[in-house]
Amino acid sequence: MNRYSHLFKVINFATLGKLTIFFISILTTIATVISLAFPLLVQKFIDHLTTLGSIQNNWLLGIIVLLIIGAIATGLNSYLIGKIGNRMLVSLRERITTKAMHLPVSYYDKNLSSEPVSRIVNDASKISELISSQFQPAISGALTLVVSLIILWFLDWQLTTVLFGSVMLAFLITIPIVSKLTNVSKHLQKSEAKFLSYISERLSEIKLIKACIAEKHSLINSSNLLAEIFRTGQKEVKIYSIVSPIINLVVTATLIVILTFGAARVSQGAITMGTLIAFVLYLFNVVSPLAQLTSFVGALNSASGAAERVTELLEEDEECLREDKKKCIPTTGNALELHRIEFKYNEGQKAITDLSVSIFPNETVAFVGTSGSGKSTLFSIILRFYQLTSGEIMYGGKPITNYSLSDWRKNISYIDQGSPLISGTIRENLVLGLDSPPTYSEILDAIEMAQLTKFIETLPNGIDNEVGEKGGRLSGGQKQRIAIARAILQRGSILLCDEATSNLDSKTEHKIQIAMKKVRLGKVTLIAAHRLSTVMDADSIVVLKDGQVIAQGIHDNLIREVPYYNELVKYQFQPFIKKTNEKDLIDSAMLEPDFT
Ligand SMILES: Nc1ncnc2c1ncn2[C@@H]1O[C@H](COP(=O)(O)OP(=O)(O)OP(=O)(O)O)[C@@H](O)[C@H]1O
Repeated sequence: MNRYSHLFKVINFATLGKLTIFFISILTTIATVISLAFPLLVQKFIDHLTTLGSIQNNWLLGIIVLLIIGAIATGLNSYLIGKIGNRMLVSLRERITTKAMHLPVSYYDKNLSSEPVSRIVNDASKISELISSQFQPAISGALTLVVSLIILWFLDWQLTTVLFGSVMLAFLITIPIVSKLTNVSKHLQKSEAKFLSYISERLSEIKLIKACIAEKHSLINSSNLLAEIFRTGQKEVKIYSIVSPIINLVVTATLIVILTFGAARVSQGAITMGTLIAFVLYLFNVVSPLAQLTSFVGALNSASGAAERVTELLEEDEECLREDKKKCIPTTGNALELHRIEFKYNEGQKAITDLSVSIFPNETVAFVGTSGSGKSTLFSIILRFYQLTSGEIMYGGKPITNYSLSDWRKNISYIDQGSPLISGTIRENLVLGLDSPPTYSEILDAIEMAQLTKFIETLPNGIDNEVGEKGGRLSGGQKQRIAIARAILQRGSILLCDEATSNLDSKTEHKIQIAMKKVRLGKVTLIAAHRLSTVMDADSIVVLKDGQVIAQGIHDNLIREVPYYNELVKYQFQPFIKKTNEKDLIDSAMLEPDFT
């Protein structure tokens, strides 16, 4: 694909406003025509002055009028071009942000989340910069150069031949050097993106870095990345510092040659003084676009590299979140049936193998198994973060792919294993993504069920207190309780609880479990947990091993009949096995701290 085709594609994506582009073309033409006509008027004015010794008012007026119109056209033009650059930036950033939001989870498994951020911040501004500060001067420069050369030819073809020779020489010297800029600027942008990814990831996990005393190591790595940027930047600086003096030298030499040769021709009477001055003024029209050539090529290369990365991202497959009218809307009170489902991440091993289970409304099924046995993966599949490798998941007798993705996810209340929060207030976290915001009393009910009331009362701003980045101002248990309250407010007919209470003390967990009985009414509930107290209440327990179901039943039967479950209970639910009967186990959950 052509080096610049990505750039055209990206510029096409942005909606720039046809009327504005039309005005810019008109104003550019006016400004260019004026700059071209100006030396001719000066020629007439000076020739009149030198031959007749008087000022010709018409020429002077013409010059003043042209200067004023030119200034207005240039000012208006730069305003409109600035506007178009801004619009381009916003429109591109909007498009990339939308794309980043709609990329599937599997994209983020393979790439750092800072990748799209780098496209949004750096690459979009490089492309818009080209439009706002380089494109118009380049187009009017090219136009001016060609027309000026033609006019110069008619003014004096001999002087023009000398000038043309100098221009060609400048091109021949600079083109190979400038083409080197392409590779250097590509390398520079890659290094900058790498640094941005590295530092934003490290800073987002600053607690980990400090706890592991990894500041020094992180700084060494970032210094290495910065040194790489410096080295590549220096290559770019070197190219510019070779090209600029060459161009300046050629321009000065050309000027001297033209003035010497021109003066000789004036003294021979071959041309007038006015023609020579007009020639020199047109000469500037020829050399100034040449002088801008290096910075234009640099910006063009930089923008086309940026456009290549932007198109790469924009062409990634996205989730079909957009509403599909033909698809049906899931209703409450249906069973969730998993038929012989299989799943593997990319080319890896199967994370789920031949799993079949049905969960009916009002039923709670718990999934237990050692770490890595596939519990969270199963929830991710139900949420349609990933596509099944084989098998089918049905809800209400229909494959879940028959429902639009957003409707399907609206139907699910999900408590993620890590209880992630976003920066903002507690209230913002509670109502995240809800179509119709809950009433204040509904929020208070959810907070109460999640055992958050007392904690929130201690906060100066109550539910409008900030939680910090990723909920950094809260404890693990507080974050988990906010996640529980959020799931309660989501009111989905399927409830997925992935280690929802793992960070809570046993007493709080017990209270929440009692409250959740009400929440689970009419819902299909799936629980994944490492704690016996969390799963014992379930109507059925599914024992997973390496992504496969090895047993299913109630706790008492599994304990008696399944040695693997017995072992799991013994080692995984260890603090509870000292007690012999179920009542003791529940009592212990209320009294003893949990150390699993
Ligand atoms: N995004 C991913 N990409 C590739 N492999 C993954 C991904 N997530 C999980 N896995 C792998 O899939 C398997 C099942 O992981 P999963 O997180 O479902 O286990 P789990 O039972 O929830 O574990 P835990 O109890 O520790 O949370 C593991 O072998 C894990 O390494």
